[in-house]
Amino acid sequence: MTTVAATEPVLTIAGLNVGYGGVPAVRDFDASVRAGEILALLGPNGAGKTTTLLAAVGALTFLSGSVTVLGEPLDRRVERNARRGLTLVPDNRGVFHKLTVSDNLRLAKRKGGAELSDVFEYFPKLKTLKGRRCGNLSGGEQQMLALAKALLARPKVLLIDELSLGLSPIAVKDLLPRLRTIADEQQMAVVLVEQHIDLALAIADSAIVLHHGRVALAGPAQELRGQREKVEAAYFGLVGDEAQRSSTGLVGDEAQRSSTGLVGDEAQRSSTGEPRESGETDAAAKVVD
Ligand SMILES: Nc1ncnc2c1ncn2[C@@H]1O[C@H](COP(=O)(O)OP(=O)(O)OP(=O)(O)O)[C@@H](O)[C@H]1O
Repeated sequence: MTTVAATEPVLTIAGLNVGYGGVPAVRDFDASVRAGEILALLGPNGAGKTTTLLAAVGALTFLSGSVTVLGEPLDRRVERNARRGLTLVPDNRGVFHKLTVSDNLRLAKRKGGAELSDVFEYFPKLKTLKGRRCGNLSGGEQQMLALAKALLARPKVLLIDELSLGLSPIAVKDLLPRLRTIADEQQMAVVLVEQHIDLALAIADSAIVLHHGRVALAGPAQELRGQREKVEAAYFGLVGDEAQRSSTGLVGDEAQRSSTGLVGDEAQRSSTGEPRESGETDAAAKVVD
């Protein structure tokens, strides 16, 4: 397997334009993640988060741009990228409801991957539920299982689509810090699509806010944690010049440039009065933790 220096990103996405039927759903997307780092990908319904993840695992053909994994270009075949250490946890959790927890885990086991005992250390509750059919697990337990299944492959880069979908705030508060621990201990890079902005920023190293397929805001999570209004403005596409002003006093492009090298050009737009998509009102309710 290719190795990269600890300081090098294990996943780099550059100038990505990707969509459906030749129509871009995500434009000019740049991001990079190093081993052990978590990048939170935020944004309202339809912003392009899932599309970005699908492109990053090789499931969608790009219109332009590049994805580099562990120093090499993404392969056209999803399974090859998976063998190189790229794993996606989809928002439908990818568990087999009619099978038991044990059977789900056994099916996910890979030669050279982690042992069941390893993943039970992170999710001890699953051990007590080994004989339970997944359809009878709670949402939180199913998400633990989805994560455990992914970890069995010992991923270098884990892409997670809405881990907290359908979970209670308490379950989310339990699960996200565990993900932080796993990323630290396994030195695993994570791209986390999440609607709980505060909880995501609390565990992330960097964050990108997508709006209408464009990067509206990007930066180190530590900086964005104290800038809730600015994050929300980007989330709702209300970013004007003043909202660009970061704590460093930089404006525009420079304010968007994070230590991870992320740049958002949509953030340069002033409030254009662009109509919101119909789903965004619901999303607004979801961002309040
Ligand atoms: N298979 C598809 N064919 C055509 N358009 C699609 C397809 N999948 C997604 N889209 C469109 O691409 C855009 C981005 O969708 P995407 O699912 O990436 O957004 P998202 O940010 O993940 O949204 P959500 O939070 O609701 O899951 C949306 O306008 C959506 O309608």
